[in-house]
Amino acid sequence: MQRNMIELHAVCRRFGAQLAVNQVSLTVAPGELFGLIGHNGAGKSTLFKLMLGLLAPDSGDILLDGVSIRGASFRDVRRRIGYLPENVVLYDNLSASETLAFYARLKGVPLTACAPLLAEVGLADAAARRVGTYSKGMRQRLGFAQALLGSPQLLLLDEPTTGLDPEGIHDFYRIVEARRAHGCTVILSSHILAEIEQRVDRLAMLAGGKLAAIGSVAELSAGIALPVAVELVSAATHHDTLAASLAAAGFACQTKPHGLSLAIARHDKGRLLAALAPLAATLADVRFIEPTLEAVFLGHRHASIHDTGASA
Ligand SMILES: Nc1ncnc2c1ncn2[C@@H]1O[C@H](COP(=O)(O)OP(=O)(O)OP(=O)(O)O)[C@@H](O)[C@H]1O
Repeated sequence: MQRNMIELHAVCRRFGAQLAVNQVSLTVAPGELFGLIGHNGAGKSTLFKLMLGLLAPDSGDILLDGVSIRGASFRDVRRRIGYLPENVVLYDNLSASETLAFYARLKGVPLTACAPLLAEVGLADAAARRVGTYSKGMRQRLGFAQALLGSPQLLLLDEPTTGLDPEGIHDFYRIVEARRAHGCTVILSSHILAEIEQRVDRLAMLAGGKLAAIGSVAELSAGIALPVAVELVSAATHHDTLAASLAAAGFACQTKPHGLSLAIARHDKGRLLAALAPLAATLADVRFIEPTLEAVFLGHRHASIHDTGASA
């Protein structure tokens, strides 16, 4: 069996009375694109720092490519990791070329790698400009180039798309996919599920330092009985007739200014449409609104779903 690129075993980390990471266990397979999602303060950045060995866990263990962060040989593994911190520190008086050369020397990467990387992240034309004149998106691109130095085997990217415009986000994921094509494993965090849910292989949702859920989006959706909201748009003169027909079919609804709204089980969609068919002329629109996983897991749900991923 192929070795996991990352293994977390019941990892805990406190800051004073605050349990920032609470009994987190998960695995990430080589080559996987794995998302960490959670509100502000959920524990995402702390988890990255623990995986890098920058913070020590209070209990539990973390293995990267089979090597414990507590082990003597972890320094060698660290060299194969690219890290983009949430707030990348850049020196305003240096140009992008000088900045990247500085990080390249620190990492022992040949300086010839810098210009192609700046071109890859879309900064070739601004390479000689002082970083102090850069926009937030440009700074983020430069931070990403820094993380890519030395073609790391593992990329840990903390909120990598913060400050990027839609084109920047598109470019970012294109580069991530190119790296993955060469076998790189990528873990990235975000507090916006909508942005990453269609892009990652699997994701973990953190809430209050705990793992609220883990799996592919399809697995997470299938694992919970998500109700579907339905909006029936119609003129006020039809509301009573519609409500009575729905009640007769066993659907409770609420009257709203635009029409009626109700929540139904997914398997009841067909039955609802059948009940509405004779009343089609009274309806201006029928809207099905899918609940977001984010709302379910980060807002209302506290039970956990166990790791069902292939690599588990
Ligand atoms: N160095 C520290 N000292 C004290 N408390 C800390 C420290 N670092 C993190 N925390 C606390 O640990 C919890 C988790 O913080 P963390 O930065 O990991 O969350 P996050 O999910 O990355 O949030 P954000 O999306 O805002 O970056 C928070 O309550 C935070 O206040």
